[in-house]
Amino acid sequence: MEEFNVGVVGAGYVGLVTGACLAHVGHRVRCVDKNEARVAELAEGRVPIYEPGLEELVARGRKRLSFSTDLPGAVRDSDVLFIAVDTPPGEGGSADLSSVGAVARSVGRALAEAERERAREKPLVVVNKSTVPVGSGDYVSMLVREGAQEVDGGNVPYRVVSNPEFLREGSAVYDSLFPDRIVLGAEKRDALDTMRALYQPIVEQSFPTQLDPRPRDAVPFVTTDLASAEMIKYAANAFLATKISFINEMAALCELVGADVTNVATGIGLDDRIGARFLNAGIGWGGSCFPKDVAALRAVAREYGHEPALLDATVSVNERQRKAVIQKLQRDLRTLKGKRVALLGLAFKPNTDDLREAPSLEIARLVNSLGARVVGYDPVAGKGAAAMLPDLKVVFDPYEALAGAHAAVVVTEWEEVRSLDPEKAASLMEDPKLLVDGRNVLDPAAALDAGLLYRGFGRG
Ligand SMILES: NC(=O)c1ccc[n+]([C@@H]2O[C@H](COP(=O)([O-])OP(=O)(O)OC[C@H]3O[C@@H](n4cnc5c(N)ncnc54)[C@H](O)[C@@H]3O)[C@@H](O)[C@H]2O)c1
Ligand SMILES: O=c1ccn([C@@H]2O[C@H](COP(=O)(O)OP(=O)(O)O[C@H]3O[C@H](CO)[C@@H](O)[C@H](O)[C@H]3O)[C@@H](O)[C@H]2O)c(=O)[nH]1
Repeated sequence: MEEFNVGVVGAGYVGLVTGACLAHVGHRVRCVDKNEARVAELAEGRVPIYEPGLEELVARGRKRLSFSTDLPGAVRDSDVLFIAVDTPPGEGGSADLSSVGAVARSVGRALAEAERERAREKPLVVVNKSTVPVGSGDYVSMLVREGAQEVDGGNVPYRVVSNPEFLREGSAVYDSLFPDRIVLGAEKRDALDTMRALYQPIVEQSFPTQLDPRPRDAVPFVTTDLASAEMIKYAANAFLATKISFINEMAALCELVGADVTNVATGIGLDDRIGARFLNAGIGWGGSCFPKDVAALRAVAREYGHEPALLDATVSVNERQRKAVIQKLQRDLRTLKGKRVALLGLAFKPNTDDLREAPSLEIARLVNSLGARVVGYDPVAGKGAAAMLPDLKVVFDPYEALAGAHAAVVVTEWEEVRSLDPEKAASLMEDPKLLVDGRNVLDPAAALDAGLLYRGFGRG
């Protein structure tokens, strides 16, 4: 295997996982972040985010993995430099590229300075891993060139590659080591060859692991132009969000006609053309990616005078799901004033501490504004949620949240929530002991037998 010197700019969910995985498969990696406290923590071996398996990978990779705030140093020493900084929603939903832009310009400057000391043998491969709209590869390229011109006006050797990331939070390490595919977009072939060589150990799965690999011969590459690679990322997220909104639309119809959406999902999911995954109906999608990426894609469409009708509907169905929680509470509690409502799970999905666009936050605000007291349980995201919502009482035991509650909402399907004992829940709750299962993960019959007033989403 060919060993590369890799720089990763941005040590967040994506950058840190990418860096740790590339070190694990045999490359020398330096993760750079502007957040000094984060870098200091990482240098001491502490991982600032909750992601299963990451701490162990970082600890095991210590010989080949380092952390720093020194971007010029990483530019000078790297063959391949990933940009994995945040691209939050900007004005009108469009992606805010200020972090990406700042890094690209600094890379240009640092590259020109490094060239003065010693000319590189091969161009620096600048890889955009952040989720960015079509055209960003060209934008990064322009900023690198402009940054270099600020130093000496000369040409610097670099290539820009788009390599979108498809990892899911909560299984980020697994997804990075065993990806469904690796997408690479570039204008020059030599950069693609470097990227193929870099990813070879992952493609061939020639690294030590105790994880069960996905059953397949080799990980497929999709090599294409910059614009298509960038579009693939948005299209993938928009499709998945639409798939969830579709099943939520079916759930609403199931409630009206008296069918069970979980059976409908099983029935349609067995068709290979549809596929069983991402058909869980409930309170809808949140997180750091779907909301912002669908918004960014809608903004791109409007920039070109195109009305993205399907994406608009995907979002409005999702907004309706949050409101449906409130309607379900109001139907059985009548007024929410003076009531106590427990939220079971606060993170936007299980196995993460991430609260970005978490449905729990919106539901808590709405329930609170209607006069109820809200108590939230989450095994890892509790502290973060308490810091964001001063009116939310946070506890670290699901039954403590249920004690004295008139209603409970399953918001995040953590294992601790899935395995809830309905008898114990009923014994702790106040009438009408309403259980709104926002993820359709509990057994309705067992809940009803225990004396809970069970309400799922689209379950007849
Ligand atoms: N989180 C995910 O599941 C996921 C999955 C796929 C793609 N993405 C995309 O990847 C990108 C990163 O997402 P994330 O969730 O890892 O973000 P994050 O906020 O967790 O991390 C970003 C990091 O970049 C650092 N940073 C920002 N500007 C910098 C600069 N100028 N120099 C050095 N460091 C800088 C920040 O300090 C932070 O630590 C986004 O574009 C996101 O859309 C995220
Ligand atoms: O059937 C389903 C599946 C998911 N969700 C919700 O959808 C959201 C997103 O879930 P998931 O996709 O598992 O998590 P993310 O970590 O946000 O990952 C998505 O966003 C990432 C960032 O772009 C991509 O890299 C991943 O491929 C893509 O799955 C969460 O709120 C889930 O609760 C549902 O409501 N029903």
